[in-house]
Amino acid sequence: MSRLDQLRASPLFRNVPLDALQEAEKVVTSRTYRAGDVILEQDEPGEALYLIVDGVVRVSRVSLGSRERVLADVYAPGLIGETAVLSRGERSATVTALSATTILMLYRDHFSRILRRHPDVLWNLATLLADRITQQNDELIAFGLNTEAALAHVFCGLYEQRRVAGTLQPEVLPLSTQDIMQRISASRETVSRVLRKMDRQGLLRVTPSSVTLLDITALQRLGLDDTDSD
Ligand SMILES: Nc1ncnc2c1ncn2[C@@H]1O[C@@H]2COP(=O)(O)O[C@H]2[C@H]1O
Repeated sequence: MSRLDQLRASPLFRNVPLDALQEAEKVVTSRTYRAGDVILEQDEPGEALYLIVDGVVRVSRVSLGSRERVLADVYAPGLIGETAVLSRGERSATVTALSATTILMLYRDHFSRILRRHPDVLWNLATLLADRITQQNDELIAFGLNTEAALAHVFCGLYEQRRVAGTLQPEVLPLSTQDIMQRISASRETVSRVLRKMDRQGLLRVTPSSVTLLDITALQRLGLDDTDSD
């Protein structure tokens, strides 16, 4: 894919005039990472944002008590690194490549010039940030749900992301119990107990390194449940 096409596929540059794409094409640089590489490091200063052209990355954050929480997986053609660029601050989270990943890097000064000259790009950015807030609100609600509903909510969200990204077997989620604990506030015992229950009910099948969703409709219904029984 040409660099122009890579830019065109990014949600930041979707449906913008050709001159905006050409301006960006001149200033972006490409980088590749292997699975496991750290792309952005929490609390480091950030001068560029990254358009994910290929691959999938994990966003995580270490909070008080040094517990690591997974915030999101971002698939191509997603955007990362905009927060530090817009707030002139530090990286709000660590981003690690989950697969071989290619990004296009755009420095703050170039980005700022493009934003001022092309309101369509600014609009796309605003849309991306609004979508992020909606997603975070969903997650906030999910964390207030009982563990079963919270797990169903997380699993259905991951399934949907993988389906949209065209991943083979989107229903087979590569998650261990540890991975799941990093996504919801629950102990290992609670996660294991609830997973066993969901497995017995035929909703999903658990192995040490994966969760296969068997009844997505039932899981979606469960993910909307806000009763507080576990
Ligand atoms: N909840 C989230 N969902 C998706 N991406 C996020 C989330 N929180 C942080 N990020 C991304 O992770 C990046 C870390 O570096 P920045 O703070 O520059 O920009 C951040 C966002 O692009």
